[in-house]
Amino acid sequence: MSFFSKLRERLTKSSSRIGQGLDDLVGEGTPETPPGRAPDAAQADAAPPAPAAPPPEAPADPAAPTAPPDPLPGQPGPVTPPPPPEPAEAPRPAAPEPAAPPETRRPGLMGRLFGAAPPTPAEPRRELDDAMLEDLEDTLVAADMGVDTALRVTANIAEGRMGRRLSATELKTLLADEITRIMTPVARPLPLYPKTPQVVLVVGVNGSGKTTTIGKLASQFRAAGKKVVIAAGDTFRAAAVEQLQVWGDRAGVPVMTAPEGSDPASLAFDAMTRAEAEGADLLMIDTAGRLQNRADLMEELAKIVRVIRKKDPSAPHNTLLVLDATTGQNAISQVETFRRLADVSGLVMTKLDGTARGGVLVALADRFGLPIHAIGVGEQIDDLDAFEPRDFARALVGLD
Ligand SMILES: Nc1nc2c(ncn2[C@@H]2O[C@H](COP(=O)(O)OP(=O)(O)OP(=O)(O)O)[C@@H](O)[C@H]2O)c(=O)[nH]1
Repeated sequence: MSFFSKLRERLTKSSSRIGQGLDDLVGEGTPETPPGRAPDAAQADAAPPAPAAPPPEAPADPAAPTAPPDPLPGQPGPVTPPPPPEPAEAPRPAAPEPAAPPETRRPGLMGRLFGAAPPTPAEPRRELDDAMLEDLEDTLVAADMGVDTALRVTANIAEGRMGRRLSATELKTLLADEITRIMTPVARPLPLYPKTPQVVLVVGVNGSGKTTTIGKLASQFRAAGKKVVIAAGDTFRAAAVEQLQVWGDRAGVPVMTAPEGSDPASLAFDAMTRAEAEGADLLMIDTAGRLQNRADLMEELAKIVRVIRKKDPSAPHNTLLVLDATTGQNAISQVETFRRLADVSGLVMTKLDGTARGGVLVALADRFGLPIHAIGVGEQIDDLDAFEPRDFARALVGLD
């Protein structure tokens, strides 16, 4: 399954929240579209401002130049405005028939001749004004994009477009473009260096998905022909070590462990020795994630770094922070905390499947600019994908 289809399928909650929010938001505007004037987003972008679009009150005035759409042959006319006194063509049926939606685009000549093209219901539109921008901002904040990012995104969408009438699809497209613009610079795979073993320190709070991510990454690197060693550095939790061993088995990668309660730095040193001796390409070190005692955790991480630097002064080559998307805005404070504890070089966002909080990734990118190396979209070994900004943005806003 392609990345996009998997992501779209799995990001359902996020996209349904934002997508539905945008549909509702535009639906609050006047549901009217002049016939033949349903430009796509690109056209809307290129169109001159307001004059082309009627003011919201226009449809209520039968004398207005933008008359409501002609009915389809055999269909009743719009309910609200009375028909013009002398209809130029297609006289309206005398007797009322079952009501049709007031906005339907008239099919083209060929469509009418061959009856091939069913009428496409035109989307409601809403004039981009301060009230709509405020609604948009609220929708983005509710989707965990954070106030600052929501404000910036909203301002960018507003620029040069005030007064235009936008459909939900156009708004989603504009939003997806903005999100893509923010995310593109941070979408970078985990860099691989010629120096081996490349040491990847994996940090994050308990339960964020560190173990799972290490297993998934190890499996991918192994499939790419890399030799990988894993060190189970959270020596305080026997269950964590066991779980990592399970993932090591799945990935076909050796996992070095140490007795419960022993010094993680000493395990890291031994793992480094083994990785060097075996000519491993990568050494992935799992770490504890207890934030309850930050001083201890900071000392533990600092000690791991000190000892592996005895072997290789340039290590660790990557410090990956694993974040759980379901924690929403909390992910922001986790980045701040872990950046103080360790020299975080990149992020992996897990559990993007089935959460309505995927927007936090946009806030993270906008705020910290840290590379996003991969995203977790499930619990299986192949549920870790490279981060594709455009696909992510479209899936997030609910575009097909
Ligand atoms: N749905 C989903 N679940 C995930 C994903 N990544 C991890 N999980 C689940 O999240 C839970 C915690 O994952 P772990 O990998 O054990 O997290 P950890 O950070 O190592 O946690 P500790 O071992 O407690 O330090 C497990 O049940 C995983 O199956 C993901 O991308 N999607």
